[in-house]
Amino acid sequence: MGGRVNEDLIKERRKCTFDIKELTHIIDCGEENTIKRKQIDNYILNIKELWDDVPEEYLSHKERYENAIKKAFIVLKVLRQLHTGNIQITDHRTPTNVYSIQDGIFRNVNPLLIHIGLFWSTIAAQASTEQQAEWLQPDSSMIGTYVQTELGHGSFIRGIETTATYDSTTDEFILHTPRLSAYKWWPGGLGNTANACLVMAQLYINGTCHGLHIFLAQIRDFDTHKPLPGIKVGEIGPKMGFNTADNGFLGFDNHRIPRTNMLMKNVQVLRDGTYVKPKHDKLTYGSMLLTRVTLISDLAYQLSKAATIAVRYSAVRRQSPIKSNEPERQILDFVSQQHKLFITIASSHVYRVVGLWMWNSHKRVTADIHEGNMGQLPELHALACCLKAISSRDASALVEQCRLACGGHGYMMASNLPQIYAYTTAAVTYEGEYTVLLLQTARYLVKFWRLAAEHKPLPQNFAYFEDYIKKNFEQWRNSPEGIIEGFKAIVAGKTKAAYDTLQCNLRNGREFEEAWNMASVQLTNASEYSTISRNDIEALQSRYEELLALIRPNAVGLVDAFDIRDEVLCSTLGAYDGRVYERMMEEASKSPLNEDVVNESFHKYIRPVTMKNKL
Ligand SMILES: CCCCC/C=C\C/C=C\C/C=C\C/C=C\CCCC(=O)SCCNC(=O)CCNC(=O)[C@H](O)C(C)(C)COP(=O)(O)OP(=O)(O)OC[C@H]1O[C@@H](n2cnc3c(N)ncnc32)[C@H](O)[C@@H]1OP(=O)(O)O
Ligand SMILES: Cc1cc2nc3c(=O)[nH]c(=O)nc-3n(C[C@H](O)[C@H](O)[C@H](O)COP(=O)(O)OP(=O)(O)OC[C@H]3O[C@@H](n4cnc5c(N)ncnc54)[C@H](O)[C@@H]3O)c2cc1C
Repeated sequence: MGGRVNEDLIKERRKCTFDIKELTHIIDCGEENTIKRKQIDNYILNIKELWDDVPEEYLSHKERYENAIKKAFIVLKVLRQLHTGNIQITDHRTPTNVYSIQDGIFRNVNPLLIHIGLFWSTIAAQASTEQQAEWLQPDSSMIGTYVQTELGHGSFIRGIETTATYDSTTDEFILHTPRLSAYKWWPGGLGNTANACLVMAQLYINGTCHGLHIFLAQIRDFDTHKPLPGIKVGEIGPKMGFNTADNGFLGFDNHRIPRTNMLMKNVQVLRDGTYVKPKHDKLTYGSMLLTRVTLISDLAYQLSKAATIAVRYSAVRRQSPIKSNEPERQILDFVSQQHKLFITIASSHVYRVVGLWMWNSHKRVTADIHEGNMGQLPELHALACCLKAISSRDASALVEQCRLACGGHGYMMASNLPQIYAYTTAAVTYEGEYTVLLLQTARYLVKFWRLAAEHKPLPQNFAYFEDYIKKNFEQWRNSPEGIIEGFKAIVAGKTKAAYDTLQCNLRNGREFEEAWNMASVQLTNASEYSTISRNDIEALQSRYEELLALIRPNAVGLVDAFDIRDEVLCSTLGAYDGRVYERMMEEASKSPLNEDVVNESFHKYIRPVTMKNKL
């Protein structure tokens, strides 16, 4: 759509006091990465077959899937070319770079996301060298998914009921679904797309259960795509979002796979049925750990999209004068609006930085694990659980806040905010549900509190627990260091309170697990435990308001620096040129309900009623 840029946005961009490009380079971790990112964006977004004539919202569930799968294979081809260097761009700023522009292409989710993001990465991380050589071929016929959750169990994976029983007479595993609750349910791409999967099942050898292991199973014929004998597979139906992802169900009826299809890098079953234990029994959970880490960066990106849309719109939208004799103001001038939006910009930066830090930590810990050193795994797990939980919860709350900050127009699908919300809020549940993951981190913290309470030596990272016990905390200072100290005091105080409740429940004769459950609200909620006083809070509040005023002239510059193209934002409210009302009218004209001047239902249903008395 041609036309001039909105006057208010032009003025906002003139007001900006910093170099927008410089911030973009910081976000990209360097100018070189910005250049590469833009090359990838240009390359992919210029592929004409990826763009729709009819907006996604007007398609049926089936049409959406078929349209998405067409695009998914175009994107897959490009990803393979990037990977092999046939397209000369090889490096990306963060793990989510190539994934992120897909949001614009699918306006939903790539049905091959789990194939690309989880299936291959799990094989790369958990299959033996020989298995990788066989399965990780560039021309492989496999389209895979990651099949873990069952109808009856998602969070408590030790409760998974699918079995893999070793048959030493044929050197095979028999995969079996013993009852309805054991049906696999949810995996993305399983419904219609995948012909293979990595399935999590309880391993049985000679009647002994060795717990959860991962197996590669072919489920459809590579040529005809028909389900193999003994496989019952299908799609689970429409959801709040993720409607292009053909999430599926799967049941096995004594389905046989070769013994060598168990992922055997960390754990082995030998030909004679000997079980060789892994060095750490949670290595099988490694793919969940990695995905939790990558999700933090993705959620930061979703926040930057929502902030871009809502800030640009708030600069263009004028409603109500502040003084009655003045013209109507940009809604961005209302301090309450600034509070809603600037916090979203800030949170995006916070989770971007933390996501990158976690990505690098994961790389480091994985290299250690490779050398046989498992020492850092528990801390990484505790951090990943907590950060995945709070980043997804914050992101979905803030995306919704941005949507509400756009008033009625934020409710339009064409604003793209409802889709970003539906996508973001799913992350609170998948890959480990919010409360369940917080309780994993609580378990880790309580373990170290116990050491502190018993005056045993603590690792350096937990020295602040000891400080708290000895009341070594300094008086609150209104500074970044003071805020960090304050947070440490909160964590220590909260952990102490939860630990004390736990001990009290135990003294009253409860079993540990029951006592833990009774303390679980305390274990997941944070409260104020620092030395901060009422006056400090007032000082913080006024500093916060000063900062809002300082940020105000730079708000549009800050979101421009995220450098998200219009094709990816897909928003009538958030486009770079700010021609909001023109775009809204143009989108409305695409509604099928505007195709006929008089809809046929008028003749069928309305006229017979309204004209009844006149006939
Ligand atoms: C796919 C994307 C790929 C990436 C692409 C990049 C970007 C794309 C962007 C976005 C992606 C967008 C969309 C993706 C869409 C959908 C994907 C969804 C895929 C799924 O949705 S896929 C299913 C995930 N489903 C879960 O997420 C289940 C959650 N449920 C659990 O995860 C376990 O059930 C748990 C942990 C709650 C309990 O497990 P448990 O009962 O066996 O253990 P228990 O509590 O008894 O703890 C005993 C000891 O193990 C330690 N421990 C536990 N876990 C560990 C680990 N991982 N590492 C190291 N230590 C660990 C403990 O800390 C403790 O240690 P200690 O004893 O010392 O205290
Ligand atoms: C969009 C989407 C995509 C998905 N993709 C995949 C996929 O590709 N592959 C796959 O295998 N799975 C997938 N899943 C499944 C997902 O991983 C699970 O839904 C998730 O792990 C939560 O498990 P659940 O559904 O069993 O929730 P439940 O565990 O039944 O949770 C219900 C409630 O019980 C509470 N609860 C449960 N246990 C405890 C406890 N111990 N203490 C306190 N409270 C508790 C929870 O906090 C929650 O409030 C997907 C899910 C979604 C929504």
